[in-house]
Amino acid sequence: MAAPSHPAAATTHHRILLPAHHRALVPSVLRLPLRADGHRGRLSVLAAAAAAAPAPAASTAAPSEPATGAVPGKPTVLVAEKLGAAGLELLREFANVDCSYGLSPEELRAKIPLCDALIVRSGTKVGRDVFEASGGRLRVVGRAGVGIDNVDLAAATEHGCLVVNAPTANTVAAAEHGIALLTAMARNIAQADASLKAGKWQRNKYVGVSLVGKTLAILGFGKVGSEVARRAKGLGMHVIAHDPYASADRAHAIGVELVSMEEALTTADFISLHMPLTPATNKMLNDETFAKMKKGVRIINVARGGVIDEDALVRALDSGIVAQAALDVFTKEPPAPDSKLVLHENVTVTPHLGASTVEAQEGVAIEIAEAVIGALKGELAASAVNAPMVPAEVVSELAPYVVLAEKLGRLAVQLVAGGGGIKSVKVTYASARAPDDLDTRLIRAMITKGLIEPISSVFVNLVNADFTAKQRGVRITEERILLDGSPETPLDYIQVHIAHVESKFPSAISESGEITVEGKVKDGIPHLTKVGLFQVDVSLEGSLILCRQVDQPGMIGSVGSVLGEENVNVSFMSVGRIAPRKHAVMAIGVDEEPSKSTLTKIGEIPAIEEFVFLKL
Ligand SMILES: NC(=O)C1=CN([C@@H]2O[C@H](COP(=O)(O)OP(=O)(O)OC[C@H]3O[C@@H](n4cnc5c(N)ncnc54)[C@H](O)[C@@H]3O)[C@@H](O)[C@H]2O)C=CC1
Ligand SMILES: O=C(O)C(=O)COP(=O)(O)O
Repeated sequence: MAAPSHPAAATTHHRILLPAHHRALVPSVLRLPLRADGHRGRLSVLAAAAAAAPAPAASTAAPSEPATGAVPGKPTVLVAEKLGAAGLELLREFANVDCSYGLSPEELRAKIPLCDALIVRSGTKVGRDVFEASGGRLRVVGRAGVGIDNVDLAAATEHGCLVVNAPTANTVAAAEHGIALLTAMARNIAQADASLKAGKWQRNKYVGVSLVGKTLAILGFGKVGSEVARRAKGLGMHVIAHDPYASADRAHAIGVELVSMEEALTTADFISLHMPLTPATNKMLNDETFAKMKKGVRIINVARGGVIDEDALVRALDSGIVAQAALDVFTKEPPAPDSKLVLHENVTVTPHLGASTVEAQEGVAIEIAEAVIGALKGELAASAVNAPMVPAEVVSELAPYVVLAEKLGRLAVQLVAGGGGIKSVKVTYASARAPDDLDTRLIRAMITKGLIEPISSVFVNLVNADFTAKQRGVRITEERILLDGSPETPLDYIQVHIAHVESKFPSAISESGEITVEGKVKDGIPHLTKVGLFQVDVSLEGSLILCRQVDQPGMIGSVGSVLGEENVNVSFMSVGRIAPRKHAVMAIGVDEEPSKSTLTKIGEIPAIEEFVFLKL
């Protein structure tokens, strides 16, 4: 059977793919590397992540073997709920795909340590236990749909696991289902159908209500809510909406007035729910809000069961405040067979079918497969739920700066002496661009990675950088210096300052008493341009030796010949001084790591007052 055509199949290409030369530069904070165990990736870093992860939750089942026929070297994707064929095909081209539907929580925990990615719909709870059980291997959770209330985002973030969803492909299906429930409820379709099939002919009992001219209040004016609004306007309804975050212009453009929650509740004949389930929306409709509604109001819910206090809804139905309700979603799915709400004669129900059209499921499957594959390849997913979404052009433009940022962080932390720990880091960005025109999230994440990875076993990526810094008590503040001139390049220089610490290389302490390093991108290559008060210029490749010496002739030669004797290749050398014949800092880039004895020999050169070897 030919796959049904769907707009998503033809047009969904939100992935961020960097140009080849920049992909080579893009560091692992942006990449979500595949694991070893036969998968390409950075074993050491991921092993470190595993070590850093909390102990796996006790699991009753033993880890199962990978799917039979698994190709070594490919990542493993566990598909835990039914996914459209086109999406599965895409996944199989790239990964070993294990379709195991209906796993118990124990079975899921047992399988997860063998999986790089997990794809679910609304029926699988991906809680903290799942991330803990994964032992650090799980890099991506794909939610084949919109609502991510079944995924513990905080736990995913803490474990550096990216969560992506498929936010667009089922919008129309959900909106159509909302309209189907609205019209079916108003005309008692389900009840009349059951009655006729039971041999009755009850024309008087099933007199309905008209929709034309009635007020429909949409709570949650996002993608689904606005599609419902368009369709309801076509039915001749007066549509209002409440959404604290929606733009009035967008509402106005489709002839919808944004109103307060109070107005929506008190004036609507029909109320349709389209907000996500969050702590703020949990039980948003409750005894108090039902009491404000017009008597005889009708409620439609294709959002999430939890946004309604279901016991309160039963009370409101019994008292006649709510004449009817049409529900696709329930607090507990499936609901108990004796649920008063489900069995209520004025309630029309469907078993969470909002997204269940052939077209939507094909679209969602393709959308999520592309997002998961992209994430496993190291691209930034546009549908990332727990990581900043950065436009492709920005990622591409900032690529050399994010490399610089990680190296500056790595360098700065290696200059810290003593065990007091780092508490306060300030990052200074000097740019001719207006602050709004410079997205520093990637750069900040990379500096965090550079600062934290050398001193811990935590694997830091874009997903968990801010969390990791906070968890370690490192406060990272940012400062912008607005430069004159044309903002052709995003940044002129970046400085990393670490306050309230001593340095192994006291010359790295600037006037403000902080360890300060500064870097620039020159011809696409990151350079160190300042250490403390000393201007240097050394490309940040390989490793680095910093020496402070009395500024006198022959110093470059002395150090160079010690390194030469040991066959350590010098890639770059630069001397920065404050005044002639006083003190100078020499920065020497080396391709190989010098032996201890070589470093000792450098330290023994009489004019050298202090020196440090730094791995980049
Ligand atoms: N029954 C089903 O099969 C389906 C259900 N859904 C549900 O519908 C929800 C909405 O989906 P989309 O429209 O795609 O998401 P969306 O993110 O485009 O829209 C959600 C809207 O809710 C608004 N909102 C957040 N808090 C609110 C509050 N306290 N009061 C009023 N509005 C609030 C947001 O500002 C946003 O505009 C999803 O979160 C999901 O739970 C979505 C697809 C299928
Ligand atoms: O996309 C959503 O939020 C949905 O509720 C659809 O859920 P499903 O994928 O059909 O389990």
